[in-house]
Amino acid sequence: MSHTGAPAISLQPDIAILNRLRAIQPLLLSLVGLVAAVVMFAWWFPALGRALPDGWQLMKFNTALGMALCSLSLHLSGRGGRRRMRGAALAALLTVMLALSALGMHAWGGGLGLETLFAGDAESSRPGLMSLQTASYLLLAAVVALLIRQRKSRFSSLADALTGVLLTTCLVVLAGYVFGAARLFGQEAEVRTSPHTLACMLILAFVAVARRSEYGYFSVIVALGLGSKMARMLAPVALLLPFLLAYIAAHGAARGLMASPYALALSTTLTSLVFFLLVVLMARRINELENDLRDLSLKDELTGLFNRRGCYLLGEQSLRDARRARSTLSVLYFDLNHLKRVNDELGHDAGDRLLCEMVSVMKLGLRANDILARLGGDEFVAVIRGDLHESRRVVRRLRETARARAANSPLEQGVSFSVGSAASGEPGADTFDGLVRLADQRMYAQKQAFRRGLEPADDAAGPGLAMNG
Ligand SMILES: Nc1nc2c(ncn2[C@@H]2O[C@H](COP(=O)(O)OP(=O)(O)OP(=O)(O)O)[C@@H](O)[C@H]2O)c(=O)[nH]1
Repeated sequence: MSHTGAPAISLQPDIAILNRLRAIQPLLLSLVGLVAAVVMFAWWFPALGRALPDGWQLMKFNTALGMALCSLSLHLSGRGGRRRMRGAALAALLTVMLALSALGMHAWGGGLGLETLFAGDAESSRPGLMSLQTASYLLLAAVVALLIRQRKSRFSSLADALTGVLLTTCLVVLAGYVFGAARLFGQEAEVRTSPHTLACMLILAFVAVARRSEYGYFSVIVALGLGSKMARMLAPVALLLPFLLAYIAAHGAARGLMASPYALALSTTLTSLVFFLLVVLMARRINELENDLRDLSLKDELTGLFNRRGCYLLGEQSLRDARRARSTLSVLYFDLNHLKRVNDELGHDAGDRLLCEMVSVMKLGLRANDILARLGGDEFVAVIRGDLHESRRVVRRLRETARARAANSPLEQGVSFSVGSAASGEPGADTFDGLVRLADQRMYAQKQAFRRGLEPADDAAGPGLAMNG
């Protein structure tokens, strides 16, 4: 949270993504409703069943009803209204009862009497009974649907945790399906999850995650921050790529293209490699971000020089180094002349150009390892190795450079500034801040003289220097 109490900008949701997710949900839920309705009608009307592709019967009537109710519940809870919310809760509760009934039947051979509402598949070992994994999934999905709009408190965390478990269940069932592990959850092969049931499961889990991203922990997926953008980009890769690689390996082995241990070794190596690349990618991006943040906090945007914070950070370190090396450090404090006039008469852009021209003059006249900073407005600082004689030489060089480059300045006579300098070891310059203050005072004295129309010689009036071009 920022000090204003509002969430930091990077944690705020990306409205465009939220809107896209909201727009797609009714479509997806209708698709689940349609599949469920077709299957339910096919159980009722055998003629319709015969017209459907083989395998539709793998979705039991109760499963189809549970999916339809779950999708209805998520649909109704999507938007306001107490009546809609009551309808959503009722649909979710009915799903809970259907699922509990089936689970009871699997666990101890007796349910709530709802476990086989339409047992048209008499030849199956358990006619009309949904599989254990489907019943577990529907129970979870229904509870998530009941809690889907929880914003605060423990219930919001519970809703997020259960959504995570729901997603995990989907992945387990998907893995069971892709790799033919029909006995996952201890099931017989004939009560395995059908592709259309799996599709409905994945869609409902996706909608649950999308909905939770508006309220709880999953909001990280839709936030504006760079981390969220990265998550949106990498999550599909992280979730699906291991499946794809393992699937290719398993099928390669099944078709005799490669012995099974080799296929396993290859897919594991590729998966490790891909995840390693993802980690490297993330590390690079985070480092770049850290660099940008450091630049933002230590540098001045207009000129690219260090700002006050950067100047003090490096200046204090340089002063410590200079003391250890028994050398002298000097600070030159510059104040541009006429910036206000240039702003007023020629515009703010011309004022900015004058500031940038000052930076060019400083860069040309100073060494690459000198510290250059803009403390704010039209005030600049240079931290150099050397005493006050060296400072004077630097100022003379800068003045010449400024005159030589007059054509680049919005002012006819070129960039013009007042400057004061102070060297370590002088009284009152024990600390870096002391050095800056002393140089500033001397600059100010010279500025006053300049305003009175005086033009002091480089070494007149002690260490303070002023020049106007
Ligand atoms: N264009 C521009 N102007 C700025 C920027 N930062 C501060 N200023 C303006 O710079 C002016 C600085 O004020 P002064 O120090 O009185 O300006 P000056 O004309 O140089 O006055 P003297 O120092 O007496 O010569 C103010 O008008 C500020 O609004 C900036 O980033 N760009």
